[in-house]
Amino acid sequence: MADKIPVTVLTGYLGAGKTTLLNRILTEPHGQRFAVIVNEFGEVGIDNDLVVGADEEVFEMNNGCICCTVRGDLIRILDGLMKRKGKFDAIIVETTGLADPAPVAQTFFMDQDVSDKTKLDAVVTVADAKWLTDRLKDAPEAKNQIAFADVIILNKIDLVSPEELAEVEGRIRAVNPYAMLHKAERAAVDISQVLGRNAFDLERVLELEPAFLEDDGHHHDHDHDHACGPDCDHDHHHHHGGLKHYHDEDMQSVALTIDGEVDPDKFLPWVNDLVQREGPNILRSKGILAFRDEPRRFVFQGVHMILDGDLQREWKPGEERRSKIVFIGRNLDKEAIREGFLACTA
Ligand SMILES: Nc1nc2c(ncn2[C@@H]2O[C@H](COP(=O)(O)OP(=O)(O)OP(=O)(O)O)[C@@H](O)[C@H]2O)c(=O)[nH]1
Repeated sequence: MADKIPVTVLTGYLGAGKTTLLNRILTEPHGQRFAVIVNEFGEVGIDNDLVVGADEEVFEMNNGCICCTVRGDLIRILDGLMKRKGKFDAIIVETTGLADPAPVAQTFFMDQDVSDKTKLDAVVTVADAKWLTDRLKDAPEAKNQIAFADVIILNKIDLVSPEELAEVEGRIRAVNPYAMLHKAERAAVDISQVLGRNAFDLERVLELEPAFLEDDGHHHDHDHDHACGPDCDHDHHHHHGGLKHYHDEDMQSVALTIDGEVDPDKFLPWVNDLVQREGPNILRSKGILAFRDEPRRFVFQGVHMILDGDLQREWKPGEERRSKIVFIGRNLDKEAIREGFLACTA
């Protein structure tokens, strides 16, 4: 029992601040070695490139949403990690913003090999103080992420008034009165509040989801294409241990790559204009770009119409200068976005 490796599952809706928190954990002088598993939405890996830290090993899972591929990729990666036990002290799993944390957490109880060697330490949910109130109304994933949390980081408090903060806190407490709650800006929390909590509470989860430990619930209530996108090869009839598995049907991702440079004078006006016009529909945008004649990588990301971008580290020798962008949202005009982006080619 004692030497089971603790696993922290990091969730939170799109753009809430999961990567910000992860980077904080990885850069703080904690003397621990982590293995990090990052699951992304969309076939172009970007989050992995945004995670700092030289020593950590980062494993990407791009072929679908973690809550769907949970019996496959996640177990395989964990099994692989277990074979190299001793090389790290803890595992952190960062899920996509659209993942349902329940089937992810379930893996640590249902799969024998995994549960023999690991223990779920806590489900940590990062919540966006500005947008969570809205998302609790329209995104069932956001609600599940709050409901399943052992620790909640209420992030981006700089963007709201004290009244709004009190409102969103009340909404969180209505869904989950038990979790530890920390308010933060840029996910600045003491990492001892996040890791090594020994907080995952099976009793409480069984109250929430009596079928949590049953493996044949067949309650999976949809079989349509969902947010994992056309490339997700999971079985939509697959059941997740009797848990209702929520996904937003009209959520899509558009991921595009140009095998080369883009012209900043074309790209910047185009992307700014796009998020201004489509901001309400675009939940998340990210990109890493090779600007013409620029030795550094331009990295941008945004939530709705707010974009954040700057020149970061230099392209490494031998690293391919490619430009990739990802948009996640509703009713996105993929073709128009594709044409617009390709027109920015340098
Ligand atoms: N104003 C403000 N911005 C923040 C704060 N924390 C993070 N951000 C910004 O919010 C954006 C999203 O942060 P990320 O950490 O990438 O969010 P995420 O949850 O990993 O996003 P996904 O992986 O796409 O779901 C970035 O542009 C951050 O710089 C905060 O406390 N205040």
